[in-house]
This record gives sequence, structure tokens and C-alpha cells, in this order.
Amino acid sequence: MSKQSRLLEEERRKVNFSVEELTNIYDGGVEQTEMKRKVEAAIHNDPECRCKDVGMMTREERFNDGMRRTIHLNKVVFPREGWNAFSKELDYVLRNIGKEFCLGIHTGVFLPCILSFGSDEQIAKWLPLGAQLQIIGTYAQTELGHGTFLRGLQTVATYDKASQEFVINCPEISAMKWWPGDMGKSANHALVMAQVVIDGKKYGMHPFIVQIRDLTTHMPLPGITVGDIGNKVGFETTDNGFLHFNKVRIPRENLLCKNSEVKPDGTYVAKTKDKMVYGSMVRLRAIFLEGEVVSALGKACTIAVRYSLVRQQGELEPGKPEVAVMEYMTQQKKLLPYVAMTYATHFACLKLKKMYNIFEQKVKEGDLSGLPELHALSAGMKASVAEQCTDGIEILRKSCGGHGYSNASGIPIIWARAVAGCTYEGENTVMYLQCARYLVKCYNQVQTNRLHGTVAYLNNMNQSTCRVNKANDFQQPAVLVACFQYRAREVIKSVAMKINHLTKNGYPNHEAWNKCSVELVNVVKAHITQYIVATFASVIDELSCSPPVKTVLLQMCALYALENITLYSGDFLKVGYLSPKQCDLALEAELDLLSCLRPNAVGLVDAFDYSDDLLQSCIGAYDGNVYERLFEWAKKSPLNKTEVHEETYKYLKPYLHAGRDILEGKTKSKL
Ligand SMILES: CCCCCCCCCCCCCCCCCCCCCCCC(=O)SCCNC(=O)CCNC(=O)[C@H](O)C(C)(C)COP(=O)(O)OP(=O)(O)OC[C@H]1O[C@@H](n2cnc3c(N)ncnc32)[C@H](O)[C@@H]1OP(=O)(O)O
Ligand SMILES: Cc1cc2nc3c(=O)[nH]c(=O)nc-3n(C[C@H](O)[C@H](O)[C@H](O)COP(=O)(O)OP(=O)(O)OC[C@H]3O[C@@H](n4cnc5c(N)ncnc54)[C@H](O)[C@@H]3O)c2cc1C
Repeated sequence: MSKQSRLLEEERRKVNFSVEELTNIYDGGVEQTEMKRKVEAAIHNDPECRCKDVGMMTREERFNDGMRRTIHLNKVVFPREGWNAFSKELDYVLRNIGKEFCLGIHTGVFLPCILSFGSDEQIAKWLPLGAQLQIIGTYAQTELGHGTFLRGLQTVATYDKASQEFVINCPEISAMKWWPGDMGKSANHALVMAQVVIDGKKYGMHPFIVQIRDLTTHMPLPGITVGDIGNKVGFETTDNGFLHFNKVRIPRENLLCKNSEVKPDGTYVAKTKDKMVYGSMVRLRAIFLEGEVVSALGKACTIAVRYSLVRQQGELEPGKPEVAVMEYMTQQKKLLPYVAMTYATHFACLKLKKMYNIFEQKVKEGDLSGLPELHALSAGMKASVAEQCTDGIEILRKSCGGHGYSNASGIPIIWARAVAGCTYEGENTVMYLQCARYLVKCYNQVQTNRLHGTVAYLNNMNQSTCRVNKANDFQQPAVLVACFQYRAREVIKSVAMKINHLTKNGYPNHEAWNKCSVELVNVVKAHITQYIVATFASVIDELSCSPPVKTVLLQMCALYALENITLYSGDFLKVGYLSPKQCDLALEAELDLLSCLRPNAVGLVDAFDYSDDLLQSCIGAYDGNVYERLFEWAKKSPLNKTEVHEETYKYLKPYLHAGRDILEGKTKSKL
């Protein structure tokens, strides 16, 4: 056993709570952990499914291998295990195949869109085909010229009454669809968002099913130009694509018509709120965060914490043996708040998912009243959680020093995929501002109406100050929740008053809004952090678990909150809730917590339960055997295939020979 493995074993002996119990809580119950492990075993024990070491593969190799694994899953594993695209196991399939799969947009977006936009008849036609990969679809909304401002989309679907067809057309280059996943090379159908035009009148964005490639040859159909958009920061196994329509005709029935319909004679019939066409985005914002972004942070934490416990460098006490870098307070401050963030954002995301599921159920009963709140919360959470987690991953990467910069650590690859979450499903700033719009409206209503749900805390607008007078008081969840609620409602109040002041002084609404938008983004950060802290505190409050696990979860909650108080102390001071002395106490409380948590560090990340296969990291594996893994990995570099690289002979040979001749005294150096 290596010295590093021994160090990690010693660390595990220090952990004072049951890691398995914490895993069960994190997963949402013992049964969930069991299901997760069953799926994990089915995938792990199948050599065709296991993750490959992707750190040295080209994009094409990763795409090809991703497709091979996806098809193996579909053809062999799903039937063998009795799973399908809608099974309750799908989340765990996703978790356990790592991120190296293809057809994610087909499975995760195209198929659910058919369900949410299609009539019963359309669902019966398209869904079985899609679920069995007999058609492969993409979600084609974003264009070269527009992604955010959907009312500005330029692809048009003009209704032709005579033939009862829609003519799909891109009137200029900026109207070309750009970015849709699985579209570049895989899809033969697309769910295309296009502006409906009937008799010259525009009816806004609507979803259509359009066949884009031939089902025999896979060649683009007439009028279609389609391909891959090229290499990106991450998402190597996804063929994000471009798609241009030149007057492509499709039958009237291909307008997915659950929400609105065009009759044969061209009569337009709206059946529900027009914003339901944005429903697929709300769904994705509410459900993808945990699996794509929080789990990425959890993996990065696992790697960085394990590595910091075995990486020994420098003396803490002069003349004494070198210490693990985790012993440095600065290192604990870099790592442990992100472990806490993983727990905090994980529980908040689970709550958001539940809220979405309840909303979906109510929609079936015709009740859409929850949409504005859900839209605001999912937009705010998507922006804030994606930003916090991906910033965290970068800090964790740097905390691993030189090895953090190598793909061998796994962290660059984890970050490259996760950071896309700040852009897709609505660019973050734009999402912050959507949530801000709702919060300002709520603030303006609170004068006359009582608020409910996630904004109920705005009902109490009384002035007060925090009572804390010693660092230890900051460990209490109620104290922390009160801090965040006070800060959030005061910053909302302040910016709402500024907007009202500007409009009273003659600024049009849109100008007042734009002038305040920097503060509005901060308002949403305050609101969402408040939501995360309050959710975490209430989850812990409702838990029945062993005292050591409860203690460590309370410490996680306090650490997440205190890190945010220290980061945003300006806000807490400005709104007058904390004094400078209390800000010092908050920092003191945070530093005390770091020392308390230090012996439990490895247990806290082991509880996330990421296998070595999923981490794909030489420095973060369970056994801590860092250096041997790094050396084995480096040997696999494609540049090491031959002892002397071909390019050396091609370019460097004359220089080498000149040097040899000089050193052997055959010629003289000219300088
Ligand atoms: C089958 C076998 C398979 C075998 C095995 C397979 C294994 C593989 C398994 C894979 C499984 C699945 C894996 C999934 C993995 C997923 C990873 C993630 C991948 C990335 C996907 C990315 C997809 C995309 O990015 S799609 C494009 C997204 N685009 C956007 O989000 C655009 C953003 N823009 C907007 O949302 C809007 O335009 C907006 C909101 C910015 C402005 O809209 P608009 O101008 O119309 O509104 P406003 O004037 O601002 O507001 C008016 C009013 O409307 C309210 N409102 C706005 N939006 C919404 C909404 N969405 N819902 C409700 N209400 C809304 C707004 O608040 C205003 O209300 P008021 O009351 O008037 O204030
Ligand atoms: C990995 C990945 C996968 C994707 N998959 C898909 C897919 O499957 N299907 C699909 O249709 N699309 C997909 N997209 C596209 C994605 O949804 C858009 O790129 C995203 O919505 C952002 O839009 P944009 O590119 O137009 O950004 P822009 O809006 O051009 O953003 C540029 C800048 O302008 C700012 N800005 C824009 N509008 C405002 C405003 N109103 N107020 C303040 N600031 C503003 C933004 O904050 C940003 O700083 C994907 C993108 C990526 C990166």
C-alpha cells in the first residue's frame, strides 16, 4: 500500500459519523441508495458501458465512443434491466454512465417536448418512434442571431391554406438554427420553434416536428442544410448543430397542438396561456441542475478533498515533518465551503424538482396558477446555482496546484461541461433578471396583499437588527435564516424603491429597469441564497437521523451560510442588520467551523458516493494512490506512443546533430 493510501485510510478512521447514513439522506432514502447502487452495478459490471479514460481522447473519439455506449445501453442494457427512457431509474443511469453519452437532447428534451406540446394523437404517433430510436430528434430553438430574445426568432412557418401545409423558411443567415444538441450528425427529425404566420399575421413562436434527414440514407432532405458546429469548451459527445431551411413544406398536422392549433382554413385557436410554449425551458431549468451542475461540484470536491489529504508539502511547524496541504487554514477555506455548497444546493434542487412535479400535476388538472412563481424560482436557481457551482469548481481546480491543471485530475473535464450550464437554458444574467422581475412585482404587491410560497418572507418588512454577540450564536440555523431573509428583503426593497423613484421622475419603465439591472442581479442572488439556506435548514429540521449526522449537516448548513455572509458582508452591513463587529464574529464562526469539520472532510465527500469510474481522476480516487496513477496515466499520452516522436526527426534533427558535432568537438559554436 502506498504512503498516500495509508494517509487516506487514517483520515477515514477519524470520521465521527456514519458515511452510509449520510449517503442515504443525500440520496433521499435507503431505497434510493439501493436503486442507485443496483443501476451502478448493472453499468459497472458491463465492460461495454464502463467509462473510458477520456482525458487523452480527441473529440471525434469521444463522440464515437459515446454513441457506441449509448446504443449499447439502448440495445442491450435497457432491455436486460427492464428500463426505458421514462423509467424511474433514468436519473441513476445518467449518473452512472458519466457524461460520455450521446442522444441526451433526444432523450432529455425532444421526447419530453412531444409529451408537453403534442395532442394525444400526436403523442401516440411520435413518442413510440422516438422512445425506440426509430426517429432521433433535436430541440431546434436557438438561431445564429437569437437565443435569448425568443420573440426575435426569425425562422418562419407560413401557413399555406391551399395545400394545408406550413412552409418553414430561414429568411436570412441569422435565422439558421444554431446550437441544438444531437442535431449536427445524429438527428433525422427536429422539434423546430418557428414564428407562425397566417395571412401575413404573426402569432409568435410555435413547436413543429420537421423531418430533416432521409431515413434510408441519412442524407439531408431537399431544402435542408445541416451539420456540426465544431469543437466547443466541453460537451464533446454532443453534436451541437446548424440547420438551415429553404422553404421546406410540412403537413399542417406537424404543428404540435396541445397549446394552440391552426385549423385547415387557417383559423388560429389558442388553447392555453401563450407562455406555456416556454414550458420545456422551465422544466429543464428545474430538473437538470442537480445532475449537471451540483453533481459536478460534488465530484470536484471529492477529488480536491481527497487529494489535499494525501498531498504533503511544506512544514507547518518549522523543522517538523511535512504536512498534508489540508492542514493549512487557507486550504480548508478553499475546500470545505464548497463541500457545504454541494449539500446546500443539492437539497434546494431536490425541492425545486418536487415543486416542478407538483406544478406538472396541476397543469394536467388545468391549474396554471403556479407558473409565475415556478418560472421565477427556476430561472433564479438555474442562474445562481450554475454560477456558484462552476465558480466553485474552478477554485477547487486551483486548490490542486499543478495537478489540477492536468486532465489527469479530472477537474478540467468536469468544469468544461458544467460551465455550459451558465449559458444554455437561458443565459444566466437574463435568467437573474427574469426572477428579479417577479420579486419586484411581489414587493410592490406586499403593501396591499399577503404573499405566499417562496416569497412569503417578504410579508415581514419590520426593521430589526441581529442579536448575535458571540461567534457560536452563528451556528444556529434560525439566526442564519433570519440574516438572509432580512438582507434579501432589504435589497429588494431598496432597488424597487429606486425603480419607483426613477419612474416618478420621468424615466420610462424600461429605462428605469435597465439603470437598476446591476442591483437587480444582486437582488436575485440574495433571494436565492436565502432560499437555499432556508431549505437546507428546514430539511435538517425535519430529519430523523443519528446525532452525529445531524451535527455534521448543521455544520454544513452554517458553513454555507457563513461563507455567504463573509462574501457579501457589504450587503449585510449596508442594510443595517449586522454590525462590523458581528461580521467579524461571522468570520470567526466560519473559521471555527473549518477546524471542527477538518477531521470529517473525507467522510463528507465519500458520502457523495462517486465511484472511481465516475470521477475519472488520478488524484481523487478512493484509495488515494495519487502518484502511481499519475505516472501510469502520463505513460498513456499519445505523444509517448514511440520513444522518439516523428516530429522530432522532421524538425529538430538538424539542430540535434549540430549540437552533437559541437559537443564532440567536430565543429565550433558560432555565437
Ligand atoms: C431512448 C433511449 C436512449 C438510450 C439511452 C440514452 C442515454 C442518455 C440519456 C439522456 C437523458 C437526458 C440527459 C439530459 C442532459 C441535459 C443536459 C443539458 C443539455 C443542454 C440543453 C440545452 C437546451 C437549450 O439551451 S434550449 C434553448 C434555451 N433557450 C432559452 O432558455 C431562451 C431564454 N429566453 C427566454 O426564456 C425568454 O425569451 C425570455 C424569458 C428571456 C424573454 O421572453 P419574453 O420576451 O417573451 O418575455 P418578457 O417580455 O421578458 O416577459 C413576459 C412575461 O412572460 C413571463 N415569462 C417569461 N418566460 C416565461 C416562462 N418560461 N414561463 C412563464 N412565464 C414566463 C415573464 O415573467 C413576464 O411575465 P409578466 O407577468 O409580464 O412580468
Ligand atoms: C452547450 C450548449 C448546448 C445548447 N443546446 C441547445 C439546444 O439543444 N437547443 C437550442 O435551441 N439551443 C441550445 N443552446 C443555445 C443556448 O440556449 C443559448 O446559447 C442561450 O440561451 C443563450 O443565448 P444567446 O447565445 O443568444 O446569448 P446572448 O443573448 O447573445 O448573450 C450574450 C450577452 O448578452 C447579454 N444579454 C442578452 N440579452 C440580455 C438582456 N435582455 N438583458 C441583459 N443582458 C442581456 C447576456 O447576458 C450575455 O452576456 C445551447 C448552448 C450551449 C452552450
